[in-house]
Amino acid sequence: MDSDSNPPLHEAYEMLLNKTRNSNEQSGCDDDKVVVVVVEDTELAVINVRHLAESDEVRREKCKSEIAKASEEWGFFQIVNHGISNDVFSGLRVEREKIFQQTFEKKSKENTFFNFSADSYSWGAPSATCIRQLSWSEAFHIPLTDILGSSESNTFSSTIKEFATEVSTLAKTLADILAEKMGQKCSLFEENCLPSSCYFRLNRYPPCPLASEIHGLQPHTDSSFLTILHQDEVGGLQIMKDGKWIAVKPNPDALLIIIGDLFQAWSNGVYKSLQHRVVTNPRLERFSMAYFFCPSNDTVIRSCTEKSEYRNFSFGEYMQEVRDDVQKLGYKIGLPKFLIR
Ligand SMILES: C=C1C[C@]23C[C@@]1(O)CC[C@H]2[C@@]12CC[C@H](O)[C@@](C)(C(=O)O1)[C@H]2[C@@H]3C(=O)O
Ligand SMILES: O=C(O)CCC(=O)C(=O)O
Ligand SMILES: [Fe+2]
Repeated sequence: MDSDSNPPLHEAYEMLLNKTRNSNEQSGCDDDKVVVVVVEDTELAVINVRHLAESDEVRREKCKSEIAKASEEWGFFQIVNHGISNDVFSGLRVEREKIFQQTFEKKSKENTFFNFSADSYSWGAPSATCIRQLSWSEAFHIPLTDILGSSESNTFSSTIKEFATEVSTLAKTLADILAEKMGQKCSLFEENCLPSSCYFRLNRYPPCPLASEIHGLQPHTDSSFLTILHQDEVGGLQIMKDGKWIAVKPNPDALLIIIGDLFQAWSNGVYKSLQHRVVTNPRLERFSMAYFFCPSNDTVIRSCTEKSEYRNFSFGEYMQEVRDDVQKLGYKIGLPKFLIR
């Protein structure tokens, strides 16, 4: 990657590293060497979702049960034979390369790309107060309404439109299965999670000289109902399970499904929204793409069973809370703030 296109991570982070060293660990963070922890390599469940289209009801139901079980126990699983064509992913890779290769100045300028919202591009962690909160990455976090609602025609928007159409069907199928397995037949997703209320995120993790000390993306849960993630072959994604970080081995044929906060709240804690993070690589650049299956901002999330662990909240209210916390504290709190005590 051209040096003009890299965000100034070195400069920004150098200051924070020095500050942390000089302040003799009085940074307010109790665990600065976070990346050095026990990590196990585990094969996540791989579910062949082609079985969902089978005429044999027993096989269909078995596949649905696997999806629900993985969402309860892990909140993370992989799917294969998901039906999204390789051509769509090849197209996305080409567009991703083009967009990240633009100069940093252009990427960070408002409205440079199509009609993206001004804050679609982000890099690093502007509110971080200690090493633990740093994110050695840049991202385009694109509200799909910006693309689907625009009449502009170019290869970027047509490729994303094609992907959004295919992936939204997949996301809704998975969400409906999870609802059905909770004994709910509802129109929640059909009515509220429209292709235009979802988000698409392109992540780029440049090589990091201090890879053992700095996250590529700080630990977080996703704010969606569920996320469909495609990671390249480099690796670096880890999930927190039973107090341990577990590395997720890249599988080029699979998509990762991550249960998000909204499903945890809606299912009253049955489906788990797990913390995950990305660790950096000292030599290799890494990319990932995420589709966040989200409702419109005014959708109220209420748990589908009694007695609710969480108070009702609208998605807009939830995201505002996330943004405020990231800005004030340098990290996201998320669902614990909505627990009924
Ligand atoms: C720096 C951050 C941005 C983020 C919250 C976080 O503290 C860490 C992860 C980011 C993420 C990823 C998934 C969702 O897109 C998101 C909205 C979320 O809940 O966590 C974003 C947050 C964001 O962009 O504000
Ligand atoms: O890059 C990855 O593998 C994970 C990205 C992620 O967690 C996110 O975008 O929310
Ligand atoms: Fe995430």
